[in-house]
Amino acid sequence: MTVAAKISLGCIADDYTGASDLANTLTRAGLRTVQTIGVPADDLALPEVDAVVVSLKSRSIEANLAVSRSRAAETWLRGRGASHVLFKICSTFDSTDAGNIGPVMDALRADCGEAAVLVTPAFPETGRTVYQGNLFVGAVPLNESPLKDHPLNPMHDSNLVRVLARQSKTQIGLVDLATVTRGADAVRARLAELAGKGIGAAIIDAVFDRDLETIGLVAAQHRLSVGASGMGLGLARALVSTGKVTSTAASSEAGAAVGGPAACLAGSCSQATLQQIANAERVMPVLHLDPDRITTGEDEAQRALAWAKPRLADGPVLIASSSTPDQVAALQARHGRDAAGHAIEQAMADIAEGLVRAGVKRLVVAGGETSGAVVDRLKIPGFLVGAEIAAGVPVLRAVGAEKGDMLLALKSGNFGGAEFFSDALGLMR
Ligand SMILES: Nc1ncnc2c1ncn2[C@@H]1O[C@H](COP(=O)(O)OP(=O)(O)O)[C@@H](O)[C@H]1O
Ligand SMILES: O=C(O)[C@@H](O)C(=O)COP(=O)(O)O
Repeated sequence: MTVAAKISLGCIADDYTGASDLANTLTRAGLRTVQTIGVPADDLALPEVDAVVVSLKSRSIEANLAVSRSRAAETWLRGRGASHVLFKICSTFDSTDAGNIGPVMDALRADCGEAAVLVTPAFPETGRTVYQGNLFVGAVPLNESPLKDHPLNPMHDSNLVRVLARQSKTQIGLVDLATVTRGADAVRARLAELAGKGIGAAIIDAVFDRDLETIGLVAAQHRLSVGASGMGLGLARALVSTGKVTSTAASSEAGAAVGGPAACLAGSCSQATLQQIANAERVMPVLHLDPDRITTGEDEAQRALAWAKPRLADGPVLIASSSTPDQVAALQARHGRDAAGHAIEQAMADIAEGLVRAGVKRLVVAGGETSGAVVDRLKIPGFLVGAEIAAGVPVLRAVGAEKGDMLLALKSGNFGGAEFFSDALGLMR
């Protein structure tokens, strides 16, 4: 990859929607940013940038694989001059007691020799705030939010000091909001105190963007941080305010129209996506896949493509596997959680491949794992960031893709307004 100058910020994202969310935040804060899929090949030509977000699909894989892939990404980023690396996790801390946030953090920390790592999933713009180490999603604690029903990593504990301690080899401390409110020096002092006690990482409270700005000023002087887009916001603002980044991100190339047929795929079963699908039924044809047939090996993808192709000339279509929490639990009881998730993701990838072969140039995908499967199948090596559709979801322009110019939107299941699918297509011309 051609990154002429040294990059100011290196990021490793544990899924593709999370990566585009972060790339969006960094771009809006003024950093010229590119999102790559995996560690880029040497011959991938990309523009000069301030930040690179390497997207991995490592959130729900075995912890040791997540560690080795994250380490490879870190080596690449440090090799391009990144003195700070942000490990981007989900703003709802999606993980299980087996990992992968703790194991990856431990490995990256050991590699760069960081004494104590700051960790926060706070992202106030999307309602994720952290107080006394407890994560809130909107008005409710994480364990009472829809994340308690996530198909792959249901979240049952809102206390992140406890959650991370179950995953990590180091002790986990807390930097509370009172300390953050006193400013960067107070945070530095607290972090030094924790490090002095041998505590290797701390959940840090944040409720407003100004808290993240304070956190960013401290984190930017360290080698490693762990967080969601809010941590990215803090770091980006620190890099700009201290003059380490002087560019202004604005990629007109990322916004240019591509035309051609459009389609949407939904594999997220989140409450927000279920509502968005219901609303889309009013404005575009919607096909609901049969998850049982997919999991038992029937060719639902061919049925979906036969349904979609004749409709594409008339406007966008939406194909969804999404079900309610009760239906998801019943399917998983019949077939197993991982087998069901994997089969459905692969069916979505088959459908995406068929749609692109049929000429689709604009594709909206809802769901992090689903987006990972689709983007991998389409063999897209990277993205430039275009207009913001909703908080955390930009229009993406594929770079270096075999199929040429394409626009995509990769939506985290929980993000976006009620009319997300039409909002997205409205900006993807
Ligand atoms: N009807 C269904 N029943 C069970 N699992 C499903 C169903 N539809 C999709 N899935 C799986 O649920 C997971 C959703 O995760 P993901 O795509 O990351 O969405 P989100 O962004 O909401 O986390 C995927 O593994 C997907 O294949
Ligand atoms: O931080 C976030 O919430 C998102 O960027 C994210 O990672 C979402 O993951 P999925 O819900 O699995 O798409």
